[in-house]
Amino acid sequence: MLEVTGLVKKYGKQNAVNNISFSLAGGEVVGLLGPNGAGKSTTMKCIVGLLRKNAGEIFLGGHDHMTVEAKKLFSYIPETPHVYDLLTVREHLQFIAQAYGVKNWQEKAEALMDLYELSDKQDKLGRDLSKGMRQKVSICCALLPDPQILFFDEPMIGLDPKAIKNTKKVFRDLKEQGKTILVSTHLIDSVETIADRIMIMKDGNIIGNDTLANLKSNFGAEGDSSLEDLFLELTKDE
Ligand SMILES: Nc1ncnc2c1ncn2[C@@H]1O[C@H](COP(=O)(O)OP(=O)(O)OP(=O)(O)O)[C@@H](O)[C@H]1O
Repeated sequence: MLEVTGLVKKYGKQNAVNNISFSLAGGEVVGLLGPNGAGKSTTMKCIVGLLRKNAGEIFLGGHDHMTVEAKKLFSYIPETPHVYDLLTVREHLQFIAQAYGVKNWQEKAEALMDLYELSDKQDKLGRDLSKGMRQKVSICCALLPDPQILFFDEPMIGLDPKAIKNTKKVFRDLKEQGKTILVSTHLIDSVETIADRIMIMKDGNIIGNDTLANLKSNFGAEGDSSLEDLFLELTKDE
């Protein structure tokens, strides 16, 4: 469903992403972990076409990632939510519904606003929303078109505990529906139980990419060690 080959992204002379290759099969849920500055957001932004890559190929569902066919397949939740100042919460959902041709969008939008406790804020303008509310709007907008692939960049940031719990449930539901998900997070426990595979980046490179069980055995971790222990061991500076 996603094929990334030889992806390089430089900012000036600095390599933020250093010739990485990986793929996600349909229905796979992959947790993307890494310390600050590892290159996670840059990788996602290159995949969704927000940043121009310096080298490499990216295919989504067999289509080059910059084609309309590829763009129809995915939603992206950026690490910093962008909302339109002069659209209300409801109008954001209406805009997405019209752009993606979502049928019965009102019903779906009501359910999403209900889940994220936005129903009583549906007439508030984007500019008047708190950071957490913007993040909730961003997640609702991403879920509304029911995409095959979802890219979540730090989705839990700014969310209150109830919304974090709901989002974990959303992940489980999406996985059950066979969606393909790449989620970057520092909240390791939020992906530990649902991720089929964990990908760990450091300094623009992928330093681990396997099931949790295989990562543990490859790196000689103790049987009862957590993903967090493994992550800290793998990413520690020499
Ligand atoms: N717009 C930019 N201009 C220059 N350098 C950048 C820019 N954005 C990111 N970088 C650099 O690229 C590298 C990778 O950053 P990136 O944001 O992809 O990391 P990340 O793994 O998502 O980090 P975090 O966990 O802090 O969000 C870092 O060294 C960062 O300083």
